[in-house]
Amino acid sequence: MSEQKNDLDDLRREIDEIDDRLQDLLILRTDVVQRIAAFKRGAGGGAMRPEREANILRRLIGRHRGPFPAVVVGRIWREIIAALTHTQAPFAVALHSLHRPLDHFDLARNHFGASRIDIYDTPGQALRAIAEGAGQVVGVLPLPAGDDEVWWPLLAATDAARPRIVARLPFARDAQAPVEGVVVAPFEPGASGDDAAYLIIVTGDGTEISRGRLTDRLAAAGLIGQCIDSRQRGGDVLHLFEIDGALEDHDPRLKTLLANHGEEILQAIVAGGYARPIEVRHY
Ligand SMILES: O=C(O)C(=O)C[C@]1(C(=O)O)C=C[C@@H](O)C=C1
Repeated sequence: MSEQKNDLDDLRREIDEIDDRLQDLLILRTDVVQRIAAFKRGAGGGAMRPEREANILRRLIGRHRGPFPAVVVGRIWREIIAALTHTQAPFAVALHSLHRPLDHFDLARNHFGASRIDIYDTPGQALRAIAEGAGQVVGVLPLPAGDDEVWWPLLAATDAARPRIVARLPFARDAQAPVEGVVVAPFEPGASGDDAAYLIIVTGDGTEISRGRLTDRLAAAGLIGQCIDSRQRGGDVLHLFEIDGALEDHDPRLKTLLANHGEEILQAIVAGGYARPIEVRHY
């Protein structure tokens, strides 16, 4: 009995040592992030880099082994990354979801850890908070063109600081994830190497053009994707396309598209994009 007790005490001492090491490593990681922050301040741009965050999780979940659940590895690193983003530049999360507010709240909490989450009654209010938040507000909204309200036409602005989609949630997704959503932020997302982009194509009232023809026009310009929703806005029609790969505002393919089809296509507005999520098994 007392031998067993000794074994148990030894094992718990071992756990304490491991916990100390984990915590020391967290402190060390925090120091390195402060050095990264100094670099980034010199180069301009904000603290949050969704494409880098995606690749950290892809790499760690890819190398994971043993009975500790990979989905929890994802949650732990999300907490670490969110906390270390706050150490560089504090931010709040503007959340809006009409139909599944609790599920979307979970998405926001799981992705942004202990961040403050403010709930907005309408998507317009959430987007305004992001646009007017001086880089200190990001949003979580339902997937554009999902079952929730139609809010994506609000992304059809053109100023450089406009809110855009920068990530898709949950990033490390298990089969039990009840909803998906997106992160909206006032900066252009970078490319992670495995991405999709949202592109809003504006056509004029008088121009009758089918989604199929539009999809072909885009493909001819090198933009491969599909139209996932279309909405009337005043005299115009807005079409939301999901495109393979990352897309920047100044992508030459957009110039080609407008040069070849300027009569039919009035505007091509990049509404952001996301690193493609990865699948993980639940417990
Ligand atoms: O690599 C960076 O740019 C960091 O700021 C570090 C870090 C991280 O914790 O690893 C934190 C925030 C960024 O969104 C991405 C990654």
